[in-house]
Amino acid sequence: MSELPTLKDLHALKPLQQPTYADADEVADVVRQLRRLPPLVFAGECDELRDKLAEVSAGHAFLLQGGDCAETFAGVTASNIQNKLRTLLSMAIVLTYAAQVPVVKVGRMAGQYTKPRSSDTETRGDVTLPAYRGDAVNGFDFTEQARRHDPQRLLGVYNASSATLNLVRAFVKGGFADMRTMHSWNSAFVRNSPAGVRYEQLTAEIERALAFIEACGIESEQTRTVDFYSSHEGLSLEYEHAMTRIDSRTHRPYNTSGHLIWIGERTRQLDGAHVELMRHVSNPVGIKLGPTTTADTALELADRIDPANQPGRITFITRMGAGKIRDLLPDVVEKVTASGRQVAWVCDPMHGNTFESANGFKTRAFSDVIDEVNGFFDVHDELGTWPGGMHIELTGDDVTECVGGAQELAEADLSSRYETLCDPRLNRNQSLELAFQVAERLVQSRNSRS
Ligand SMILES: O=C[C@H](O)[C@H](O)COP(=O)(O)O
Ligand SMILES: C=C(OP(=O)(O)O)C(=O)O
Ligand SMILES: [Mn+2]
Repeated sequence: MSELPTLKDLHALKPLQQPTYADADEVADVVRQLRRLPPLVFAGECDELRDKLAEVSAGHAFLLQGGDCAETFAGVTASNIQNKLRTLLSMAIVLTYAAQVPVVKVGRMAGQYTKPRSSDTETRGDVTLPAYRGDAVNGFDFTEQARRHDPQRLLGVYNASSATLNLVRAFVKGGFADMRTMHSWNSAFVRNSPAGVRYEQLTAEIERALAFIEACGIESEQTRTVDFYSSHEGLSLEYEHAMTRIDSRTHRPYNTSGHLIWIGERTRQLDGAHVELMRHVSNPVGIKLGPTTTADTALELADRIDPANQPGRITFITRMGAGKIRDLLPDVVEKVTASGRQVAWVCDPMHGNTFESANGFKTRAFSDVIDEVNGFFDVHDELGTWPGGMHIELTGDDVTECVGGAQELAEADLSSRYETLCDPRLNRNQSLELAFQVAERLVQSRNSRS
């Protein structure tokens, strides 16, 4: 692996989806400040996650990765973080119990503040302003002042990520994730829904089994804490580069802003700056693969980012769209598998299924999400490869952003609690419902392999 490129080297590659900062000296000063700040995660933790993802790629574990499309600074509150974590942990329980495979839990949390956009600008009426690019770059308010690209916000990302991760670490190791309390992870608004009722039954069953195990005097430390990892799209070159440090154990660069960093669909050019940076860091790397991806592109990306074919290094997150996945995914999976590569295959059933509702909301249909998930399982079952995980935009709250699901959210309902600043997320109910559906497919896949 050649030396870590400098920020200047990366900018020479003409990176896409970057902010346009007015004052280069101010940016350099922020980057200097970031470089001095302590790491948010440790290299050893990234290695641990890579080992777990190696298990995913070998077909022995399943990845659950989820959280907001765009975290916000205002969203760094105890209840918001707790609700998201509870949703993810509940989903993981459903998946683990049904499929009887370990579930690797990764949040789109503690760093997901930078957004690629289809357009650089947004127009409302006769006013056109820079598009919102995530709290890392500018503010959501539709004013010139808020939409200015402000490098100081990168320090805000560090602080918000640090506060989030601190609470997450306390929650998952300090008793909150104790399986004996999983009953209470179901919140009032979920409890009476069909998925909520199923969850109650399932947790009652597990709790009885745990009580039995305890009564037998069997130690169950593993049931009291959870391993939870952070992830985000590594889009801001300034931030990601400044947070990349040389690990004193291995003398290799690690991006210490999150455990897993992924490269987005819009910035995965083979000779682009994002691939160039990520190929030099030792974290596990996710790569989004949209509907234009050919098998050759996937293979070239894998060769560039993971020349050593290290298990757990690469997670391919496919987001083809419900109507396309059955046609497009087989060739990619088949050729990558035939090349001898072992990668984790993960389904993002969100980003290929976005549309605008008749009443003007960016939304997704729960039925499309389920359809893409089913297509993903169909393809892998057919090829005999392992459907390794799910990548979901979700929230722990009772929002109305995606239509459908057991509550039959209609387009007319979207306006009541549409809170996302970017893409529509599954709400708590829809997330749990999805987990039950995925669990059923996972059982089938596991059975068909054994
Ligand atoms: O989260 C993903 C992208 O940022 C988002 O889908 C792009 O959305 P846009 O088309 O509204 O810019
Ligand atoms: C921007 C995103 O996805 P993609 O790169 O797949 O479009 C995202 O995950 O929010
Ligand atoms: Mn998104």
